Order: sequence, then C-alpha cells, then structure tokens
Amino acid sequence: MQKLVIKGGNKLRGEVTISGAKNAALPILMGAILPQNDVIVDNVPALQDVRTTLKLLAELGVTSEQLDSNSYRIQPQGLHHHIASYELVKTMRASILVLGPLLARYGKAQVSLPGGCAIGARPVNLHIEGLRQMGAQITVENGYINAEVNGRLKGTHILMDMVSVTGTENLMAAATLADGITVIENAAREPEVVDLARFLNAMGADVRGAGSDKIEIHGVETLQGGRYRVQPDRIETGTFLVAALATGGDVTCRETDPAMLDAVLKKLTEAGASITRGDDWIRLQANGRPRPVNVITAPHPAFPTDMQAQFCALNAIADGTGWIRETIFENRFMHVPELHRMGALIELEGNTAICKGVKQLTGAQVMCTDLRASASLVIAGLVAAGETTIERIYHIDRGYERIEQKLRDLGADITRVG
Ligand SMILES: CC(=O)N[C@H]1[C@@H](OP(=O)(O)OP(=O)(O)OC[C@H]2O[C@@H](n3ccc(=O)[nH]c3=O)[C@H](O)[C@@H]2O)O[C@H](CO)[C@@H](O)[C@@H]1O
Ligand SMILES: C=C(OP(=O)(O)O)C(=O)O
Repeated sequence: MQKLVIKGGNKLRGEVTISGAKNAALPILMGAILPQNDVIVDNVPALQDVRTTLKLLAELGVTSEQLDSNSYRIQPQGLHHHIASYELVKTMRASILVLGPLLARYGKAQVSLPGGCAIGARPVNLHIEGLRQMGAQITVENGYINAEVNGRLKGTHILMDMVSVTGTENLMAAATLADGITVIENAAREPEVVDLARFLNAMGADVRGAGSDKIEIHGVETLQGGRYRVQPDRIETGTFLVAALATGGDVTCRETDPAMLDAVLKKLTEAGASITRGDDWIRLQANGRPRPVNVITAPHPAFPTDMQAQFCALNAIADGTGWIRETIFENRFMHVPELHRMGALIELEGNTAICKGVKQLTGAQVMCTDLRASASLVIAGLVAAGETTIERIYHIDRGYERIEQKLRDLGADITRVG
C-alpha cells in the first residue's frame, strides 16, 4: 500500500493552483443524468471519488468520455439501469447523490444505503422523507433504498428538520423535473449547493434562491445538455493556507474564490496570518508561530467541519491553548490520537478538542482514518522534526488532487512510496 513520507521543517513558499471542488463536482456529475443531451463538465478534479462516480454512472448505462485531464463529456441518453450497487456505494458515501436525479429522470432508483463512516452515523432519512413528500414510494429493504414514482414527482413544500448538504442537493436536483413548484426550507447554504443550482439552471432548470435557506424550484418537463465549469475547492484552498501558516511560509492560492472562505480566513487572521486577496487568489504570509484559535463548526456560512482537523494540527503547534468544538459529526476527532503520536497535547472533552500548543511536533508513523484527518496529518508532518510516514493514504486521494506534487512545488520534502 502506498504511503507518504514527509521530512518536516521546510517553509512552504510560492503559488499553488487550486483544483475544482470535489463536493461540487460529485453532485454535478450525478446531476448530469437529468438532461436529454450531452453534458460537458470542466474543472473536474482528478480524484478517486470522481472515478467512483463515473463508474457508478457507467453501471446505469451513462457513458463518459474524458476530453482532457479535467474535462468530461457525460452522455445521459444511455441511461437504462436503476441500481447503484453496494460494491460501489460502500466506497463513497456521496453515491447517495444519484438517488434524486435517477428517480426524477428514470422513474425508479435502487440505491444501496451508504451506511456510516469513520466520522459518524450519517443517516439519509431527510433525503428519503423529502422524496416521499414529492410523491415517491420508497421502501428500505436488504440494505437498499427502493424508490419509484408513478409519472413525474410532484412539487411540494419541504421543511428540512436539519441542515443537510447532500440532502438539499438531492431534493433540489430531483425537483427540477417535478410537476409544479418545490420549496425547500431550512436548506443548506453551502457554496456547493449554489454551484449545483447554477449547473442545473445552465441545463435549463429554474432554481431560485440557492445560497439562502429557502430554495424554490419551478419544475420543467426536460433539461437540455450544455457545458459547465465546476467552482474551485474551498476546502483544498483552506488546507493549503493552514499548511502555509503552520510552516511559517508565504503561499498564494490561485484560481480560487476568497468569498467562499470568510470563516476560515477570519480564523487564519486571528491565528496571526497576514491575508491579502483578489477576485480569484488568496495570499497568506505567516508572522512567526501561530496563535491559538477557538473554533466551532456549523453549517455555512459558519466554520466548516471539513476544515476542523486541519485547525487541530495548527492549534497543536500554536503559542498557547485553543479549542475546537465539532457540532456536525459525532466522531470527527479520529486524527487526535494520531496527532498524539507526534507529540501533540490535545484533550478530548465530549465534542471539544482542547489543544495545548507545543513548540515542536516530532515525526512518527501515523495512519489516515478519513479524508480531512489525513490532511491534518500531512500538515503536522510538514512541521514536525524528522520523518513522518503516513499510511492508508487512499483516504487523502479521495479528496486532494496530486497533493504531494503541489506541496513539493511549494518546497515541501514529501514523497509517495509504494
Ligand atoms: C459529498 C459532500 O458534499 N459531503 C459534505 C456534506 O456531507 P453530507 O451531506 O453527508 O452532510 P450533511 O450536511 O447531510 O450532514 C449534516 C448533519 O445532518 C445529519 N443528517 C444528514 C442527513 C440526513 O438525512 N439525516 C441526518 O441526520 C448528519 O448525520 C450530520 O450530523 O456536508 C458535510 C457537512 O458540511 C461535509 O462534511 C461533507 O464533506
Ligand atoms: C466528509 C467529506 O466527504 P464525504 O461526505 O464524501 O465523506 C469531506 O469532503 O470532508
């Protein structure tokens, strides 16, 4: 199995180009089965989760052609199957995003329940309830969601009990082909929901209000094909900025969108970084050892849970004590025991990690447990004295395109072995 080997101590300096957003690309690729004609999607990150999504679409009969390293032509005309099998879904929770589009376009869908993962139980009851409200008959049996609709889904009023990102995306995508108007209240406001809405509208849908907590979808009979560019990855951007600050560096992220990162940039500034920004770039200059910060994760526009682990690594070397409270997922501190192996002083009290910064972490053999936990270990490895070996890096390959190459270009001593 492949590993990353990092020799810590190099300050990151230079420019890094940010890839397309994983969490926008996946719902958009799933949504590409909705139109009648070809869809070209640009700025798709080269990630394991994207490869899994294309495989899942292929099982449904939807073929894709790679046009260049980050562009795909999706051909929805071939859709003739309705089963997303456990074998694929178990490797990627986001497979649930096929449910809404498949049901709306094909009239039936059988999608394996994604189950939990390292960070929490992650139920999908809100996806199912919302589709039922739109007239779908749904049973859950033998580990599969079996959904069917007689004719078109029906526009309705849906009040979501909790803010769910993929839940909002599934219902919004399904509602584009529904008969009548669907209103989703307490909708997720994440930028990836907005990108999906823009994509759907570019295909001929009528989605209004994405980015607010009330989204109104006026159903249309068909969607046409078209071309769409996925927005930049705000979490990849944030990860490189944290790595820059932790190492005492000076890094500019290019082809990104600072407007999506307000909460993260605020915390980086509190931690002592100087931040400058333009329309599509952010430069971070470190000013010595980071200051500790207190962070509470919550739905957008508050601080994103997907940046929590990276800030744990930052607090681990800060000049003082900071705390991090995770309110979205019940088990998202799997990185803490691994950071302990590198000398971090972090105590867990319920959903809060209290981080007493140490001057120097030390290299160790550590293991990835989930995607963002992996990112925190890479950051810790970049600042640790000596060598860090990170195992089970398939987690990191789900969400970071060429991470070791991008870090090497910034001056890090990092190699993939095996
Ligand atoms: C592919 C993708 O975009 N993944 C993101 C998405 O995950 P995902 O969409 O799975 O996360 P949700 O926003 O749905 O989860 C938020 C909370 O709601 C709960 N919940 C959710 C749905 C449901 O039917 N019932 C229920 O109880 C979850 O267990 C969790 O506690 O948003 C998360 C929160 O920003 C991010 O960490 C993930 O990176
Ligand atoms: C948790 C994440 O992804 P997923 O929802 O696909 O597990 C993530 O991107 O940090």
